[in-house]
Parts: sequence; structure tokens; C-alpha cells
Amino acid sequence: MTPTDAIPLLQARGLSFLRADEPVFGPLDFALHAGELALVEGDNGSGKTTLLRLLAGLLHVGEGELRWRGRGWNRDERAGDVLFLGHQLGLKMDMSPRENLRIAAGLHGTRSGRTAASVLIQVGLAGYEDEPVRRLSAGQKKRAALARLLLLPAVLWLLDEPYANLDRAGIALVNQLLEEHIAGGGAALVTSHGAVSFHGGEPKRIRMHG
Ligand SMILES: Nc1ncnc2c1ncn2[C@@H]1O[C@H](COP(=O)(O)OP(=O)(O)OP(=O)(O)O)[C@@H](O)[C@H]1O
Repeated sequence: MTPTDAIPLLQARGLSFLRADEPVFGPLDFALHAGELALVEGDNGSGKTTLLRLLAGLLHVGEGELRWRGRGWNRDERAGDVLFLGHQLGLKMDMSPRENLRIAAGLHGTRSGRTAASVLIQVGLAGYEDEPVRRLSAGQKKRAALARLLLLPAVLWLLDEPYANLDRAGIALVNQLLEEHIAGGGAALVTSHGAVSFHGGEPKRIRMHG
């Protein structure tokens, strides 16, 4: 069965978000299946971050419908299935990368065979595991946030400008994480103003403006 034959992981029908009764984006229609990557495209201010925040459960659906595996969308039930990495990295600055991961894993569990120590090595933070996050560089902070993608069992990744602040090796790391996630049956929505060099197949495209 190809991914497109299966029930979508996530489906949006006529989806929009309203601010002061005015649509910020939409109506949007798209479907994302397990094993698919979608690039969310649009100009500055077109609503890409707003869409990802809505899917992360941080904002309410304005109009239209969201479905998860063919059923109604309940953002509380989706908490462990969806992992959002935004401009704000969601890290506690006075805690170390290891402590941040421990808190996240306590809430959502871990992928089998993965530990905080192993994923921190994978993202290039060996030697910085116990340093308060506020003392890390911007790129190192981003890497500490990326470590969550490796450790937690979420199936849908929402990545807002995941390449920002990263050096060439960091950009390659994001691409590698995405390729492994998609190949393993995960799905991802990604915004990026730079080129995304994803080698795991042609990504879907979600255009934010009509
Ligand atoms: N907290 C907020 N309060 C009011 N309006 C907001 C807020 N955040 C965003 N907006 C507005 O919502 C619209 C969409 O913003 P959003 O950040 O989703 O766009 P974007 O496509 O991600 O932009 P960029 O490419 O610049 O990151 C913009 O017009 C913006 O001014």
C-alpha cells in the first residue's frame, strides 16, 4: 500500500485561524500521511508559524476541520504524538540539556533504545550535557532542542525554521533526522526560508496564500 492509499495521519479541511474575526490564513486543505514530509511555504507573515502553533495545540482552530488518523482532532490526546520545535525552543534556560530531556521524557516517554546521553552525543553536545542551556551558543541551544526529536516518540514533527542558527554540520544533521524519521514512518511539517535539501523523496508543499 502506498502512503496515499492509507488514511492520512493528519487532514485539514477548510482550515483557518482567525484573529479579531479576520483569517490569518486559510482556508487550507491538505493531507499528510505517515512517511511524508510537507514544506509549508509562504511569504513573511503569511501564517506558517501560526499554522504550526495551531497544530501543536497552542492555538484554537478558527474554522474548518482537523482530523487525526481519520478521527476527530483532540489536541490534549495528541500531546505525545506531536512535537513542535519553534522559534522559542521550549528549553528551560537554567537547566542543562540532560535535565531538559529528562523532563520531556518524563512527560512523553522515549523511543526504544534511546537515552538522553546517546541523543546528546548524536546532536554534537558531548561535553555540554550538564551545562546550563543559557551558557550554550545559539546553535548549541538549537541542537539541545533537536535532541528532543531523537529522544521522544512523537510521530508528527512540526519544525519552524529548523535550520536557523545551525552551521553546515547542523543543517546536515536536521536533514538526516528528517530522512530517518520519514523513512521510519514518521511525518513532518517544515517551514524554511532557505533551501531544504531533503533526499528522502519529493516533499509535499502546503502554500499559505491563495
Ligand atoms: N501574537 C500575535 N499577535 C497578533 N498578531 C500576530 C501574532 N503573531 C503573529 N501575528 C500576525 O499573524 C500573521 C501571521 O504570522 P506568522 O508568524 O504565522 O507568519 P509566518 O508566515 O510564520 O511569517 P515569517 O515567514 O515571517 O516567520 C502576521 O500578520 C503577524 O503579524
